[in-house]
Amino acid sequence: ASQHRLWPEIDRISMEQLRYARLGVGEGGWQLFAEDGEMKMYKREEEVNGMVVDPLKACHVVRGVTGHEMCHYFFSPDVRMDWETTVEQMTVIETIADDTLVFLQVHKRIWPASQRDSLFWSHMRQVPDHNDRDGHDIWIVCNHSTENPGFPSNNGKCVRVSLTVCLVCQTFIDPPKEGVPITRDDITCKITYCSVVNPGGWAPASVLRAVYKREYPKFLKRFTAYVIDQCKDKPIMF
Ligand SMILES: CCCc1ccc(-c2ccc(S(=O)(=O)CCO)cc2)cc1[C@H]1C[C@H]1c1ccccn1
Repeated sequence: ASQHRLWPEIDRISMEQLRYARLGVGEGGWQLFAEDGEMKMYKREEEVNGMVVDPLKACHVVRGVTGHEMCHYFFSPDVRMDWETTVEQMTVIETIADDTLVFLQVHKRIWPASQRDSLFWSHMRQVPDHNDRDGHDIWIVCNHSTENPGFPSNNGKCVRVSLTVCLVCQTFIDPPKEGVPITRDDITCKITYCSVVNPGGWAPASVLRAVYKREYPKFLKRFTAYVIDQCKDKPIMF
């Protein structure tokens, strides 16, 4: 991937998003808007040219899966439609590398706004995390809007959204007794999911905020439950 024209942007934005995800929610005007067990969802209310672009940051702790597994299923096009219920169509329009793809997605219409589509590169990588006392690696998937002349945004049918999303996962292992193999009961994954979606055109603020409030908690619960279910009878992917 390193010789692709997008690589400098992919590398820069992925690392920027990693730093952004690891900033706490203590400062910067984050307001908690949803809680469900270990899952806490925060948002900031922001508008750009009168359009709601509320940044979202979700923190969650999932037992029994690794960060590599969470990122693998989040990145994989093959299983996307198994957990992503707000997408009508999903196509991989470019394979930059085995860990870097370009997706085109048509999202389900949010009445009364017009239907949206998104075109974004998606990059997965493992980041050695030396400064963490537990010394566990971090896995990240970063999705960021991009353009492709073959898929112009003014295609007449959908309004093209612009988005930046990252899923940052850190694995913690409670080491079992010496010589005892690690099982899924010894594994915990700390997740930070960040997203900023610019609707790309007019959409009523009240409608969008209601959709975000409903859809994001649903999405993260569904996705994490999906990964737990997919992994439970499989060998651990560290
Ligand atoms: C007018 C904007 C519409 C709209 C377009 C797009 C997205 C969206 C795109 C990508 C991703 S992801 O995390 O990269 C997973 C891959 O699909 C999540 C969300 C969200 C919304 C808004 C509707 C909100 C929403 C929130 C959560 C889930 C789905 N939709």
